[in-house]
Amino acid sequence: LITMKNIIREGNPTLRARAKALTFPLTAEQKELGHALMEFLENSQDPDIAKKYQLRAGVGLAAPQVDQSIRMTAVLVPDENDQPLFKHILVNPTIISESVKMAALAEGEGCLSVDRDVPGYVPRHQHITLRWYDLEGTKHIDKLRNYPAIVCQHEIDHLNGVLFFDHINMQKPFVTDDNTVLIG
Ligand SMILES: O=C(O)C[C@@H](Cc1ccccc1)[C@H](O)SCc1ccccc1
Ligand code: NI
Repeated sequence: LITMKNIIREGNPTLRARAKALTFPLTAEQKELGHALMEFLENSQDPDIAKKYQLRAGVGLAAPQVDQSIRMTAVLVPDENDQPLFKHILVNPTIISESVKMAALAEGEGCLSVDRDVPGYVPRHQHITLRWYDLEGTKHIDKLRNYPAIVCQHEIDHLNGVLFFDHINMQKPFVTDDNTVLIG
């Protein structure tokens, strides 16, 4: 069971490393890790379990955040009715195309590995085409936009040693004109 004590924080070099690509077939341990990452997200979004284990809510959790520098992340993005909008364990995810148009969460971003609030809009691509492999090695290609696209960009950043505040530019604040949108 992954809890907050398993999640490494800012300052741990693993968060700034480029994670290693996985080869198939995955080992049993790698598959177990994938399921454990998803289980954390499910637990963190359940008020009773989150309270019991003191979990911060999460819509994504990347393997480097539990000190495993491999290219695997779980994402569990709920819709407004708390139904899963995009729920997958992504292995070797790659953004194969991205829109010129940018978007940002209106409330900014946070991170389970960052124990401080960092204000500011985090500019992300509004639309992405994501290529990823599931735990069995089957290839998937998904076109995402808005919230699920933002979450996947935040998680793939973790596989490349990038943290959300690296994208915040206080000198050039993100403005909503025809080329940008705010979400949420
Ligand atoms: O640290 C993480 O990677 C998990 C983040 C993912 C995230 C994605 C996009 C924008 C912000 C954060 C956590 O989910 S942060 C907590 C959270 C929970 C619900 C909704 C938004 C953010
Ligand atoms: Ni994060």
